[in-house]
Amino acid sequence: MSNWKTSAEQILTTGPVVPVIVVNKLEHAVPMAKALVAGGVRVLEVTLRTPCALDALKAMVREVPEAIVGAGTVLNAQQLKEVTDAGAQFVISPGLTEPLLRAAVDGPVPLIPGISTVSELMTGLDYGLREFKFFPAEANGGVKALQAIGGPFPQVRFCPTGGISPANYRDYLALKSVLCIGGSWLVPADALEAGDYDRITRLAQEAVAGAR
Ligand SMILES: O=C(O)C(=O)C[C@H](O)[C@H](O)COP(=O)(O)O
Repeated sequence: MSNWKTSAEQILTTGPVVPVIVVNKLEHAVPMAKALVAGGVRVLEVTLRTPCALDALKAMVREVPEAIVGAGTVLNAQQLKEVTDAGAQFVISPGLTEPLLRAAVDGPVPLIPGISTVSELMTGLDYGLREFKFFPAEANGGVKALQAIGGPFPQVRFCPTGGISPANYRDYLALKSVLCIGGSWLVPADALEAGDYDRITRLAQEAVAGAR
């Protein structure tokens, strides 16, 4: 972590809503990122779920400097290297493995790994991490589970993700242990397909306003 250009805490406190983005077409990447920034959302997670994800990440880093662009769905050390070479400013994984943690603590940018159990959290703590994604948040017991898991670890902070929506995100943000939340609802696939970037800006504005 001594080489990290910024801290995980710094990334997560810039939230408070982090869109989990699936880019199917490269040409959507830059206007989508600009639309989110226009709506007040700067921390963007591009998932490695589509063939153009790395190129989308690169384009967003290059052309939307106001955004803080990270990579999601990073599963191993190889992908960690690919995304950091591509300019990712932070990395998020759905879960954690020791090889990924080892690579990340020596890497250039913060890793925010997913946990869904106390034992995974303790493994992350062994590597010196203090910030985690709680995934899948709703399916794993939601706000109550997160409160219970976080109880013995007052120093730990979370970004719950998975099943979070405009209807429940404030309940998570109300927890002291929660710095931000992640959700895919901010970038609907049909809005991208239709080129309706104004809708993406509106969704971002609404989410930011509701989080205050
Ligand atoms: O791709 C990843 O790395 C993930 O960890 C999965 C995402 O965090 C969830 O898919 C969030 O999705 P929603 O529940 O639709 O908001």
